[in-house]
Amino acid sequence: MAQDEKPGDFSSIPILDWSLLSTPEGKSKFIGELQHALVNVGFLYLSNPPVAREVMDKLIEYTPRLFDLPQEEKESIRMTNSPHFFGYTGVGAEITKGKTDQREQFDFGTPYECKWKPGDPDYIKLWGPSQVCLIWPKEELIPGFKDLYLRYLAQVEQLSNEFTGLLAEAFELPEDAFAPFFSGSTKPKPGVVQHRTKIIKYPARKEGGSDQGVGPHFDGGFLTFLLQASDHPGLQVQNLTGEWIDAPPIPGTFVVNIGKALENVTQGLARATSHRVLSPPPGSTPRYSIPFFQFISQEVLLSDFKLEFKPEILKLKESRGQLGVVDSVNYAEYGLYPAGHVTLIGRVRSHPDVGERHYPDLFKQLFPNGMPAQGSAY
Ligand SMILES: O=C(O)CCC(=O)C(=O)O
Ligand SMILES: [Fe+2]
Repeated sequence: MAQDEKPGDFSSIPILDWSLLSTPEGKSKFIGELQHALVNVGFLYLSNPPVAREVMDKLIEYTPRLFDLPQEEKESIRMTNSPHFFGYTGVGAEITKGKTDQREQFDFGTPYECKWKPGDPDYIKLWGPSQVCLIWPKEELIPGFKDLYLRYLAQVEQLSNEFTGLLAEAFELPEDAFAPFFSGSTKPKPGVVQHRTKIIKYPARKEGGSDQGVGPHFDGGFLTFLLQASDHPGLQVQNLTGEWIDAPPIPGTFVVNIGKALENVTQGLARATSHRVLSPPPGSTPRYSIPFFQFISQEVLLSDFKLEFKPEILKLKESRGQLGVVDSVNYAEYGLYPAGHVTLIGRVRSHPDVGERHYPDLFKQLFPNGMPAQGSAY
């Protein structure tokens, strides 16, 4: 790093080795590196993660097969059927920052029973089962996929819970500091919070066509655990000066990044970092990826909680440098509404067709002039 460069002007993404956690010396090294990654970069690679390599590799093998299902089968589980925004979305149906994303995807969630009843706020309806037949492709068309994916999700969920404890250590907070965001439990139990996940295909760019795989954005939730499921580069991360830094796939690793909810509750200490995906070049095979988005309790109003950081920890924010202009839309609503409502706003903006069908009142508020030709989305 040149002398006048700030830590936030990173030019590569740090790699943290989960296996360091098995010894006390290793763990303190990991926690130090984690603190740097959280404050200055907002992204890290996690090597040797506690998710079975065999399960990760099998899921990667399944991925192209999922997109090769007959179009009719994919349409039968399309997202517009689902109040939970689960299911299939074809290329061109999603919008980020007013421009169409060139990606095809299936959205799923960790197992959860919908708790919504008449009179409850709409956002309670956002969480619900993704294991009903309307969402999963037929078993006989892709045998073993659902079972394998659920095993994978259970392991990543466990990892995300353990990671939450490490965050508290990295910020020198009490072990249970993040408990209020997960219904009072330091290590949230499966089924308490619903996490979201997608399987994404980025087709090659057409000659002269758009290369926006997904436009610049912040993730909205707490932490994201991304499995890059092909060997294409394309994911890029924006540093403090606004420069785009490549985050190419590294086999056997997760890319972990910070969402706006975590940034908000840490008073900006943990950086949510703007990122995007460029489509593969014309003629190339598609790029695939599988993000897991960790969420927090729907009822939590983030402005009600103030974590008490030591002054020397808060100072880390000053030394990283000033946040420059980024290309992503912000999540300013976290100060105003419960977290679940903020997520719902983001979902309706990204998928206005699903919003119009299942959340007509909110749709009208967000799009008073009706369905956007090209909406303003997250
Ligand atoms: O596909 C990727 O590598 C990243 C996807 C992403 O950033 C997202 O869906 O939020
Ligand atoms: Fe993202």
